[in-house]
Amino acid sequence: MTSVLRLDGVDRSFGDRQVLRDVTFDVHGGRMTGFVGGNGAGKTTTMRIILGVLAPDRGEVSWQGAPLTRDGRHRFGYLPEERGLYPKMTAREQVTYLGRLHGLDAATARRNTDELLARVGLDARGDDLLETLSLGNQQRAQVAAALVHEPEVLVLDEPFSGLDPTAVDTLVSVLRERAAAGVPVLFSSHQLDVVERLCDDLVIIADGAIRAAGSREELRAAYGQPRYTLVVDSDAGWLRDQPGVTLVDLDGPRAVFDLDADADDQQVLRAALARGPVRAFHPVTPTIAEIFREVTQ
Ligand SMILES: Nc1ncnc2c1ncn2[C@@H]1O[C@H](COP(=O)(O)OP(=O)(O)OP(=O)(O)O)[C@@H](O)[C@H]1O
Repeated sequence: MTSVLRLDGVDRSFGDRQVLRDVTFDVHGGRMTGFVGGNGAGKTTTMRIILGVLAPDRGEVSWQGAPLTRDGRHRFGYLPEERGLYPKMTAREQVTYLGRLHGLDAATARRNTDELLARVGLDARGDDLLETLSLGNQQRAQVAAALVHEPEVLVLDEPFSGLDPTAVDTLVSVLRERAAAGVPVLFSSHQLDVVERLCDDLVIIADGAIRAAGSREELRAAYGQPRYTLVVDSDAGWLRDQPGVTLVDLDGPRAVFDLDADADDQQVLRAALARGPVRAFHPVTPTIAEIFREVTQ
């Protein structure tokens, strides 16, 4: 059996406005998939369709090779964009209640709740009413609620928003553990530095269409323009006149430059060596932020 959550040709309109077009990508078991796109790109709509909160106009969502059913989705964990906890319940009551609603027996629901609240750093506040918690702590409770029933698949809409750096680190390690146990984890985020740290695979959406999808390594190889760093002993301004070279940054003997696809990096290196010692010459790996900019511009 393949642990793949698959979206295939999903379209969705609101009125006469099409907000998703032919959205197709896979989320693999055991991998963290970052879902990134600008405001209004279609991430939340896509996640709602995965969870069956919205229906697609066309296309299909499947899990392990079969179309998703209501029962199948019951075993998913979802952190919705609109955080909907009951303000008059305590965090512990709320998370336990949601565990029971997802079919856990009372003892397991309580045990999982206690473990998760401790894990997300909410143990001491677990018996406070949710409305008295800070927004960040409510967010921690919401994360615990999404995980309490040991979901087969995790779909998390902006799980890191509003969390302080310590809570981000905690959540990163909790999600990594779930992924390591074989769970596919799809999470959206505007924090590209977190995505850089966390994701194995990346899906980039713009204007309702998938612009790029694949492993980080694949996308880095496919989209990052070849960029190099050169450090020599004297001014490297001569690079300006080197065929195929576009200078990105020059600081005396240190230069960053792009190279045309048909240009030879070794020729640039030889040109540098002909002028004196070369202290560093290496390709620069593009960051996710750079890939994002390139595929969405
Ligand atoms: N219920 C709705 N009715 C009408 N338009 C909607 C509805 N839900 C979403 N949209 C529109 O669909 C588009 C995609 O919205 P969506 O919330 O999926 O984007 P997003 O990528 O999650 O954005 P953000 O990063 O700002 O949360 C937007 O233009 C939005 O205004």
